[in-house]
Amino acid sequence: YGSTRPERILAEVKSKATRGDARSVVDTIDQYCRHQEWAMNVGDEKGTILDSIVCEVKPRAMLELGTYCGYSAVRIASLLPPNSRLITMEFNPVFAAIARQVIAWAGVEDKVVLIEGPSGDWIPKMKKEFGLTSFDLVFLDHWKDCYLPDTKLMEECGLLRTGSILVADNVICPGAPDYLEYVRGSPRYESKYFRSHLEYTRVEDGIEKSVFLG
Ligand SMILES: Nc1ncnc2c1ncn2CCOCCNC(=O)c1cc(-c2ccc(F)cc2)cc(O)c1O
Ligand SMILES: [Mg+2]
Repeated sequence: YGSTRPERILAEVKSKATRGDARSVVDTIDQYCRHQEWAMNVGDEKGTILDSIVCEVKPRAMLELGTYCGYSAVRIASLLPPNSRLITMEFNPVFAAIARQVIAWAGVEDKVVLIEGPSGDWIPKMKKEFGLTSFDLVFLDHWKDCYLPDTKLMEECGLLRTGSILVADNVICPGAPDYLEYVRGSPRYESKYFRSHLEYTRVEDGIEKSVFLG
Protein backbone atom coordinates (compact mmCIF):
# COMPACT_ATOMS: atom_id res chain seq x y z
CA TYR A 1 0.00 0.00 0.00
CA GLY A 2 1.31 3.44 -0.81
CA SER A 3 2.20 5.56 2.19
CA THR A 4 1.70 9.32 2.11
CA ARG A 5 4.51 11.85 2.31
CA PRO A 6 3.56 12.87 5.86
CA GLU A 7 3.58 9.19 6.89
CA ARG A 8 7.07 8.77 5.41
CA ILE A 9 8.23 11.87 7.30
CA LEU A 10 6.82 10.46 10.57
CA ALA A 11 8.54 7.11 9.91
CA GLU A 12 11.83 8.94 9.36
CA VAL A 13 11.39 10.86 12.63
CA LYS A 14 10.62 7.66 14.58
CA SER A 15 13.61 5.84 13.13
CA LYS A 16 16.21 8.64 13.14
CA ALA A 17 15.28 11.34 15.69
CA THR A 18 15.93 11.06 19.43
CA ARG A 19 12.67 10.81 21.35
CA GLY A 20 12.12 13.91 23.50
CA ASP A 21 14.71 15.92 21.59
CA ALA A 22 12.92 18.63 19.59
CA ARG A 23 16.11 19.76 17.87
CA SER A 24 16.81 16.28 16.52
CA VAL A 25 13.24 16.02 15.20
CA VAL A 26 13.67 19.33 13.34
CA ASP A 27 17.09 18.31 11.95
CA THR A 28 15.81 14.85 10.90
CA ILE A 29 12.91 16.35 8.94
CA ASP A 30 15.19 18.94 7.31
CA GLN A 31 17.69 16.24 6.28
CA TYR A 32 14.94 14.03 4.86
CA CYS A 33 13.15 16.83 2.97
CA ARG A 34 16.38 18.27 1.59
CA HIS A 35 17.86 14.95 0.42
CA GLN A 36 14.98 12.46 0.00
CA GLU A 37 11.73 14.21 -0.81
CA TRP A 38 10.72 17.86 -0.67
CA ALA A 39 7.89 18.83 1.69
CA MET A 40 6.28 22.15 2.57
CA ASN A 41 7.85 22.68 6.01
CA VAL A 42 9.04 26.23 6.71
CA GLY A 43 12.49 24.63 6.63
CA ASP A 44 15.90 25.42 8.13
CA GLU A 45 16.62 28.77 6.44
CA LYS A 46 13.26 30.48 7.04
CA GLY A 47 13.00 28.52 10.30
CA THR A 48 16.01 30.43 11.62
CA ILE A 49 14.23 33.72 10.90
CA LEU A 50 11.10 32.42 12.64
CA ASP A 51 13.21 31.28 15.63
CA SER A 52 14.71 34.76 16.04
CA ILE A 53 11.27 36.38 16.06
CA VAL A 54 9.88 33.84 18.58
CA CYS A 55 12.89 34.43 20.84
CA GLU A 56 12.49 38.21 20.54
CA VAL A 57 8.73 38.21 21.22
CA LYS A 58 8.68 35.44 23.90
CA PRO A 59 4.95 34.94 23.26
CA ARG A 60 2.70 33.74 26.09
CA ALA A 61 -0.06 32.99 23.59
CA MET A 62 0.84 32.03 20.02
CA LEU A 63 -1.26 30.83 17.08
CA GLU A 64 -0.07 28.87 14.03
CA LEU A 65 -2.35 28.48 11.02
CA GLY A 66 -1.35 25.42 9.01
CA THR A 67 0.35 22.66 11.03
CA TYR A 68 1.14 20.17 8.23
CA CYS A 69 3.51 17.59 9.83
CA GLY A 70 4.21 19.69 12.90
CA TYR A 71 7.72 20.77 11.92
CA SER A 72 7.25 24.47 12.78
CA ALA A 73 5.09 23.64 15.82
CA VAL A 74 8.02 21.62 17.22
CA ARG A 75 10.47 24.38 16.26
CA ILE A 76 8.38 27.07 17.94
CA ALA A 77 7.39 25.05 21.03
CA SER A 78 11.04 24.26 21.80
CA LEU A 79 11.66 28.02 22.14
CA LEU A 80 8.57 29.00 24.17
CA PRO A 81 9.01 30.26 27.74
CA PRO A 82 7.43 28.15 30.52
CA ASN A 83 3.60 28.19 30.76
CA SER A 84 3.29 29.61 27.23
CA ARG A 85 1.12 27.87 24.70
CA LEU A 86 1.11 27.38 20.94
CA ILE A 87 -2.30 26.72 19.42
CA THR A 88 -1.81 25.21 15.96
CA MET A 89 -4.63 24.71 13.53
CA GLU A 90 -4.72 22.08 10.77
CA PHE A 91 -7.52 21.62 8.24
CA ASN A 92 -6.50 18.18 6.95
CA PRO A 93 -7.18 15.33 9.44
CA VAL A 94 -4.46 13.14 7.88
CA PHE A 95 -1.84 15.86 8.40
CA ALA A 96 -3.19 16.54 11.92
CA ALA A 97 -2.86 12.87 12.92
CA ILE A 98 0.76 12.80 11.76
CA ALA A 99 1.55 16.15 13.41
CA ARG A 100 0.25 14.93 16.79
CA GLN A 101 2.74 12.05 16.67
CA VAL A 102 5.65 14.25 15.56
CA ILE A 103 4.86 16.75 18.34
CA ALA A 104 4.67 13.90 20.89
CA TRP A 105 7.93 12.34 19.66
CA ALA A 106 9.65 15.71 20.12
CA GLY A 107 8.32 15.88 23.69
CA VAL A 108 6.66 19.29 23.31
CA GLU A 109 3.04 18.15 23.57
CA ASP A 110 2.53 20.05 26.84
CA LYS A 111 3.19 23.35 25.05
CA VAL A 112 1.13 22.66 21.93
CA VAL A 113 -2.62 22.47 21.40
CA LEU A 114 -3.49 21.11 17.96
CA ILE A 115 -6.99 21.87 16.73
CA GLU A 116 -8.52 20.50 13.54
CA GLY A 117 -10.68 22.43 11.14
CA PRO A 118 -10.82 25.41 8.82
CA SER A 119 -9.40 28.65 10.21
CA GLY A 120 -12.52 30.59 9.20
CA ASP A 121 -14.66 28.43 11.49
CA TRP A 122 -12.27 28.39 14.45
CA ILE A 123 -11.04 32.00 14.64
CA PRO A 124 -14.40 33.40 15.85
CA LYS A 125 -14.51 30.74 18.59
CA MET A 126 -10.93 31.06 19.89
CA LYS A 127 -11.48 33.58 22.69
CA LYS A 128 -14.27 31.59 24.32
CA GLU A 129 -12.79 28.13 23.66
CA PHE A 130 -9.36 28.99 25.05
CA GLY A 131 -10.12 31.79 27.49
CA LEU A 132 -7.61 34.09 25.87
CA THR A 133 -7.72 37.85 25.30
CA SER A 134 -5.36 38.11 22.32
CA PHE A 135 -2.38 36.47 20.57
CA ASP A 136 1.10 37.88 21.04
CA LEU A 137 2.34 36.18 17.88
CA VAL A 138 0.59 34.54 14.89
CA PHE A 139 2.40 32.40 12.28
CA LEU A 140 0.47 32.23 9.00
CA ASP A 141 1.41 29.17 6.96
CA HIS A 142 -1.89 27.82 5.65
CA TRP A 143 -3.69 28.45 2.36
CA LYS A 144 -2.08 31.58 0.92
CA ASP A 145 -5.42 33.06 -0.14
CA CYS A 146 -6.65 32.72 3.45
CA TYR A 147 -3.92 34.95 4.92
CA LEU A 148 -5.80 38.20 4.24
CA PRO A 149 -9.36 37.18 5.10
CA ASP A 150 -8.15 35.45 8.28
CA THR A 151 -6.10 38.50 9.31
CA LYS A 152 -9.17 40.70 8.91
CA LEU A 153 -11.20 38.12 10.84
CA MET A 154 -8.64 38.12 13.69
CA GLU A 155 -8.85 41.93 13.80
CA GLU A 156 -12.65 41.82 13.91
CA CYS A 157 -12.67 39.14 16.63
CA GLY A 158 -10.35 41.22 18.80
CA LEU A 159 -7.62 38.56 18.74
CA LEU A 160 -4.93 41.16 17.96
CA ARG A 161 -3.79 43.80 20.43
CA THR A 162 -1.44 46.78 19.97
CA GLY A 163 1.94 45.10 19.45
CA SER A 164 0.67 41.70 18.30
CA ILE A 165 2.95 40.37 15.60
CA LEU A 166 1.98 38.48 12.43
CA VAL A 167 4.64 36.34 10.75
CA ALA A 168 3.68 35.08 7.29
CA ASP A 169 5.50 32.33 5.38
CA ASN A 170 5.60 32.11 1.56
CA VAL A 171 4.80 35.71 0.79
CA ILE A 172 6.75 35.32 -2.49
CA CYS A 173 6.39 31.59 -3.30
CA PRO A 174 3.61 30.48 -3.63
CA GLY A 175 2.86 34.13 -2.75
CA ALA A 176 0.21 36.07 -0.88
CA PRO A 177 0.01 39.30 -2.90
CA ASP A 178 -3.27 40.61 -1.49
CA TYR A 179 -2.01 40.01 2.08
CA LEU A 180 1.30 41.78 1.35
CA GLU A 181 -0.48 44.76 -0.19
CA TYR A 182 -2.73 44.99 2.88
CA VAL A 183 -0.13 44.82 5.67
CA ARG A 184 2.33 47.02 3.74
CA GLY A 185 -0.30 49.61 2.80
CA SER A 186 -2.29 49.78 6.03
CA PRO A 187 -1.48 52.46 8.63
CA ARG A 188 -2.45 49.85 11.23
CA TYR A 189 0.62 47.70 10.50
CA GLU A 190 4.39 48.20 10.54
CA SER A 191 5.67 45.57 8.09
CA LYS A 192 9.14 44.18 7.33
CA TYR A 193 10.25 41.64 4.72
CA PHE A 194 12.90 39.00 5.49
CA ARG A 195 14.32 37.74 2.21
CA SER A 196 15.06 34.02 2.07
CA HIS A 197 14.39 30.98 -0.11
CA LEU A 198 11.63 28.44 -0.57
CA GLU A 199 12.40 25.58 1.84
CA TYR A 200 15.18 23.26 0.62
CA THR A 201 15.50 25.14 -2.72
CA ARG A 202 17.23 28.17 -4.29
CA VAL A 203 13.89 29.68 -5.33
CA GLU A 204 13.29 33.10 -3.78
CA ASP A 205 10.77 33.28 -0.96
CA GLY A 206 10.51 35.26 2.24
CA ILE A 207 8.81 35.93 5.52
CA GLU A 208 6.82 39.10 6.25
CA LYS A 209 6.77 40.30 9.86
CA SER A 210 3.96 42.76 10.59
CA VAL A 211 3.32 44.51 13.92
CA PHE A 212 -0.34 45.40 14.57
CA LEU A 213 -0.51 49.00 15.77
CA GLY A 214 -4.12 48.85 16.99
N1 LIG B 1 -6.55 25.54 9.52
C1 LIG B 1 -6.55 25.69 8.19
N2 LIG B 1 -7.48 26.47 7.60
C2 LIG B 1 -7.48 26.60 6.27
N3 LIG B 1 -6.62 25.98 5.45
C3 LIG B 1 -5.70 25.18 5.99
C4 LIG B 1 -5.60 25.03 7.36
N4 LIG B 1 -4.59 24.17 7.62
C5 LIG B 1 -4.06 23.81 6.43
N5 LIG B 1 -4.75 24.38 5.45
C6 LIG B 1 -4.60 24.07 4.06
C7 LIG B 1 -3.30 24.46 3.44
O1 LIG B 1 -2.19 23.92 4.15
C8 LIG B 1 -0.97 23.97 3.48
C9 LIG B 1 -0.60 25.43 3.19
N6 LIG B 1 0.80 25.59 2.79
C10 LIG B 1 1.14 25.58 1.49
O2 LIG B 1 0.28 25.40 0.63
C11 LIG B 1 2.57 25.75 1.11
C12 LIG B 1 2.95 25.47 -0.21
C13 LIG B 1 4.29 25.57 -0.61
C14 LIG B 1 4.68 25.28 -2.01
C15 LIG B 1 4.07 24.23 -2.71
C16 LIG B 1 4.44 23.95 -4.02
C17 LIG B 1 5.43 24.71 -4.64
F1 LIG B 1 5.80 24.42 -5.90
C18 LIG B 1 6.05 25.75 -3.97
C19 LIG B 1 5.67 26.04 -2.66
C20 LIG B 1 5.27 25.98 0.30
C21 LIG B 1 4.90 26.26 1.62
O3 LIG B 1 5.82 26.66 2.54
C22 LIG B 1 3.55 26.17 2.02
O4 LIG B 1 3.24 26.51 3.32
MG1 LIG C 1 4.91 27.54 4.23
